[in-house]
Amino acid sequence: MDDIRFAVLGTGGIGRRTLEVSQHKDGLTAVAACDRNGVALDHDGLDVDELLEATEGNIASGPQSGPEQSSGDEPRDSGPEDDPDMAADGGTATAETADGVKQHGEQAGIVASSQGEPTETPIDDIIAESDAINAVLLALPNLEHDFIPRVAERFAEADYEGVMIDVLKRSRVIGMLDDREDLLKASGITFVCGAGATPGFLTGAAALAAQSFVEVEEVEIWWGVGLKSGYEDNRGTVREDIAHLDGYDIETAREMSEAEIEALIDEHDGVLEFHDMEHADDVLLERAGICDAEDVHVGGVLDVRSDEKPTTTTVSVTGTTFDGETGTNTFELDDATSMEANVNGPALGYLKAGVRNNRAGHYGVFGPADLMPGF
Ligand SMILES: NC(=O)c1ccc[n+]([C@@H]2O[C@H](COP(=O)([O-])OP(=O)(O)OC[C@H]3O[C@@H](n4cnc5c(N)ncnc54)[C@H](O)[C@@H]3O)[C@@H](O)[C@H]2O)c1
Repeated sequence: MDDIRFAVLGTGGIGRRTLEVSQHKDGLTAVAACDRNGVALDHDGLDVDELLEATEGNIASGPQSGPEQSSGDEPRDSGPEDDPDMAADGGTATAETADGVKQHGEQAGIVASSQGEPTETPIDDIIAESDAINAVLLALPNLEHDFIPRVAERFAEADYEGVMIDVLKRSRVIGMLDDREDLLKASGITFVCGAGATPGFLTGAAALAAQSFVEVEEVEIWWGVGLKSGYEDNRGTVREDIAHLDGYDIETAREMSEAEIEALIDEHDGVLEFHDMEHADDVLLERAGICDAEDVHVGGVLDVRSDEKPTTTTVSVTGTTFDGETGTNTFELDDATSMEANVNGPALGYLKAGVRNNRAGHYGVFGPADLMPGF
């Protein structure tokens, strides 16, 4: 575990912080990073500070998945979400948002770094170098459910041997990865899915809290995020969260303009509350044998106008012990810990757990609860 050479796909709000946090962890060397416009590669290690400075307030975010999606040169499943024209819904958007944050156009994102090279095929460019990469962290948008599974498929088809890890949120994506498990195993990929905060860190906490019980009745995950100073950098995540509100879904959220998102946020005075979210904590706990997916409930409160968390993030696991007692074990995050800390610290921790498994020859699809004590 002394040296893990890793790549980050997607250097938006999350991917940039992944690179930053990795500098505080032992044995991690970032050797490749890309966004929809470009790629930075250096097998001796990227200059992360330079890359972060160049992309500060200048991420190539947005709802669409970029030119590779519309090129038609990748394996595709059928279905309306996979329509390349639907995917390429705005690659030539405006240069600046109302707040002056550059999102698209020339020099947006990684190409603003002296290490970044423009490319039409950023992911393929990293796949071409993947023999020398031990782990790939996917911080890509998830507004098309099968985007991340299809990226995994492309690595497998190129015979990549190593770890892939995502921070996706939606329950239904896990099944799409499971459908590809044979292909991933044949290639030698250890895929760790849903390994951000929720799902991810909090799913793992629930798996640990469940160990007191022989029967788990309910898992309640309630998160609080205060995003004032991180709002500009996390518009991609906010857009995806909006898809969980009543009256919205992933298609409507993807089609919303920045102005429409601002208007919605204004209507709610900057505070959005979510209930019964489709977060993969449910299927990830079920596939680890801890409880039924229907007994897992995820909700939370997002405040984009304050850095204070609007509510404390908690995981409560209620169950019955072997000797007949009913109890609730609760795991609580300190309000001082930010969303970025709680996504990226655990994601890189799970990446290391993935590498341990990969080096031991354990291939296939693993959830965060599979990497905790068994139930
Ligand atoms: N599990 C969790 O706790 C958690 C928390 C926050 C965010 N997330 C997830 O993290 C993901 C990233 O969120 P974000 O806020 O960083 O989004 P973002 O929009 O800021 O960043 C996405 C990045 O992906 C790049 N990208 C898009 N299409 C691409 C393509 N075809 N090829 C290469 N790069 C491409 C963009 O250029 C951008 O750099 C989302 O899916 C979000 O749901 C998970």
